[in-house]
Amino acid sequence: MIPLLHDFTGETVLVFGGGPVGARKARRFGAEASVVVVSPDFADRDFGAAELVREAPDADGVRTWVDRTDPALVVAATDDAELNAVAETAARERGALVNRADDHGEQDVGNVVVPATVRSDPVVMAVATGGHSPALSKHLRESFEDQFADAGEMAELSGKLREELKSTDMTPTERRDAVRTVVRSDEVWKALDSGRSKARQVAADVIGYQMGDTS
Ligand SMILES: C[C@@]1(CC(=O)O)C2=NC(=C\c3[nH]c(c(CCC(=O)O)c3CC(=O)O)Cc3[nH]c(c(CC(=O)O)c3CCC(=O)O)/C=C3\N/C(=C\2)[C@@H](CCC(=O)O)[C@]3(C)CC(=O)O)/[C@H]1CCC(=O)O
Ligand SMILES: NC(=O)c1ccc[n+]([C@@H]2O[C@H](COP(=O)([O-])OP(=O)(O)OC[C@H]3O[C@@H](n4cnc5c(N)ncnc54)[C@H](O)[C@@H]3O)[C@@H](O)[C@H]2O)c1
Repeated sequence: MIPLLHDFTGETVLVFGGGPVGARKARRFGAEASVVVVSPDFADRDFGAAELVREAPDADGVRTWVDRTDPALVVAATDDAELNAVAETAARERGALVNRADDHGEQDVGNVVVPATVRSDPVVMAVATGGHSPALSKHLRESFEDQFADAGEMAELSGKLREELKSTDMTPTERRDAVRTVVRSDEVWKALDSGRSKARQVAADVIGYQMGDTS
């Protein structure tokens, strides 16, 4: 399986199953999409801003919900494997992506897997284990979290610097080396803790660049 990033803004994600797993997926996708969760009952968990529909659909009901909501993604997270299989087929017939929460490893062709995710916007890192050990995905995500705290700031700083350097007489190779030097510099990473303008100064210093006043 090959990881890709998908923008769910303006899309609907339809979740079947209101257990802890349905709740986790609802929170995850609710950060971007409108989420509808269909289930006869709901665990005492945070479902984010999802719309909760109290219903126990049969196979026809599942297809009706898929038609009605026209989702970009269907998450099959009930404890009923047969029903999850119906949701999978219905999603596929409508051209939607499908995530089977009760399946592992190499899911059926076209299915998507939800990775453990570390985020420091705009930077994102995703971990998966080919379904072998979701617990390991979670552990690795937790162990990267501290290290990732300033990654978003670093991305913004080095991105701006890259733009600025484009208007100098540096060659593309020199520019690439300069940006690489900045993102690898312990001094710049440390300076990120002291604020953006300090980090910008340190970044300019480590590559010997004369800053204009664009802050
Ligand atoms: C990463 C994460 C994302 C998320 O869901 O948000 C995620 N599972 C997480 C946690 C977790 N899941 C499970 C445990 C208990 C410990 C354990 O069994 O390991 C824990 C840990 C815990 O709860 O502490 C049990 C489990 N998971 C699946 C099955 C079905 C099966 O294996 O057949 C079963 C057995 C159910 C049973 O026994 O009945 C299936 C999938 N789970 C996946 C993702 C996909 C593969 C990702 C990969 O390749 O690693 C995949 C294939 C499908 C999917 O869901 O997309 C999230 C951590 C989020 C975070 O905190 O960062
Ligand atoms: N992907 C993962 O991370 C992960 C982790 C643990 C378990 N699982 C798997 O995912 C499934 C869900 O996990 P859980 O812990 O949330 O289970 P759960 O049993 O707590 O919740 C299942 C939910 O599905 C609902 N449901 C039952 N019939 C339904 C229907 N016809 N339509 C809609 N909803 C229906 C139930 O009422 C319940 O709310 C488990 O069966 C397990 O196989 C996946």
